Amino acid sequence: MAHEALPQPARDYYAGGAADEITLRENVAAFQRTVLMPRVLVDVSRPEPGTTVLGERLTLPLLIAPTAFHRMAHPDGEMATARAAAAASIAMVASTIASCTLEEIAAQGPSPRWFQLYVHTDRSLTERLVRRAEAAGYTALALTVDAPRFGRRYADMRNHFTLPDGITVANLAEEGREKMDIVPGGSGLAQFIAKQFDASLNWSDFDWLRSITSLPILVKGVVRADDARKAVDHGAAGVIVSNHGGRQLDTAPATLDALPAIAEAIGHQAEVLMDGGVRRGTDILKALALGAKAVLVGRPIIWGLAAGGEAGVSRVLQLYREEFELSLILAGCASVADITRDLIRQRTS
Ligand SMILES: Cc1cc2nc3c(=O)[nH]c(=O)nc-3n(C[C@H](O)[C@H](O)[C@H](O)COP(=O)(O)O)c2cc1C
Ligand SMILES: CCCCC(=O)C(=O)O
Repeated sequence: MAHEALPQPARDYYAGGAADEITLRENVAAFQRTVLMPRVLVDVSRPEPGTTVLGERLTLPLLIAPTAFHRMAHPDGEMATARAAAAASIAMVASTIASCTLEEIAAQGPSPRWFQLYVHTDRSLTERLVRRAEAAGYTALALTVDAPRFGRRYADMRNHFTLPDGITVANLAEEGREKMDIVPGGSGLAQFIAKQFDASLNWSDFDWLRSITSLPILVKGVVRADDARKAVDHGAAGVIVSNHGGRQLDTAPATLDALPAIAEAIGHQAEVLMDGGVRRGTDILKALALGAKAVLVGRPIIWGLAAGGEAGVSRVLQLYREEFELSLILAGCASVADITRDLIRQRTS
């Protein structure tokens, strides 16, 4: 339904990945080739799907991933997404480059809310965003580190992707940086990012970010155990194992494949979350069995929004909830604490 509702440039932007889209496909394929080994004769009459991340209670080990420009999918944009999240008590991560402001998103109702941060070359601008997130009640930052430049997305280049009239990078309006150009022969978003984001970002900048806020910081976009280790050594509260939904470096590993080594390296002392290709309740179960505390979901939320606005997002969240609860029951798990590594069959290849 979403694919029918969306104009082609928006559809291609949301759906697409980088280059040959190998990582995009692998994220999903890794779940499909992972086999579950259910336990039997366990009392699963009262399944408990909730969990705790960063000390906050989540009703489901699933968060809405930060994705840009929800107003291209529906006029209410991120405000509709936030209302559905609040109604379902699901946590939402708001993007720096959302098409509604972080204050508008926060005003839609109470649910755990984190802010995803892109660091701009103008550090004072970055600091102002952090202050606004703190003031609006966001309880954690997700620092995205896999996008020093925009991935090479051929569909966006062919479509000369830019924001439709009336849609802006709303959080940057105060700074006069909310507009995107039309770039002949290329993606306006790629140019926007090359101009505004700081590709020099490194671990000392991470230390700077830590020094200006007391919010816990998760490093989003890690696929290597040594980077996860460094993140924790620099004081990160955890990492989000992610390849940006296959949109940045093509042929980076599927996140489900990258997850176990990272969980092993830091899972005992920091939060490990993952995203990329989570499409079924069984996928949540598999990610948790391989060491994630919770997963994030990107594109399916946008499809719900495009197909039915707030009600569409609610429906997507309801499907994940129903499927995950049933997965728990059928795998012989009474709660998330019972989701252990042995639920996954060891791969022979
Ligand atoms: C249309 C779109 C926009 C995105 N925008 C952002 C963003 O603004 N910030 C960010 O950290 N990640 C962004 N991401 C990456 C998502 O947070 C997440 O890592 C990815 O979508 C997860 O994969 P999935 O779509 O397969 O669930 C975006 C992804 C998509 C599909
Ligand atoms: C560098 C990426 C900016 C927007 C985004 O996150 C996406 O389109 O994937």
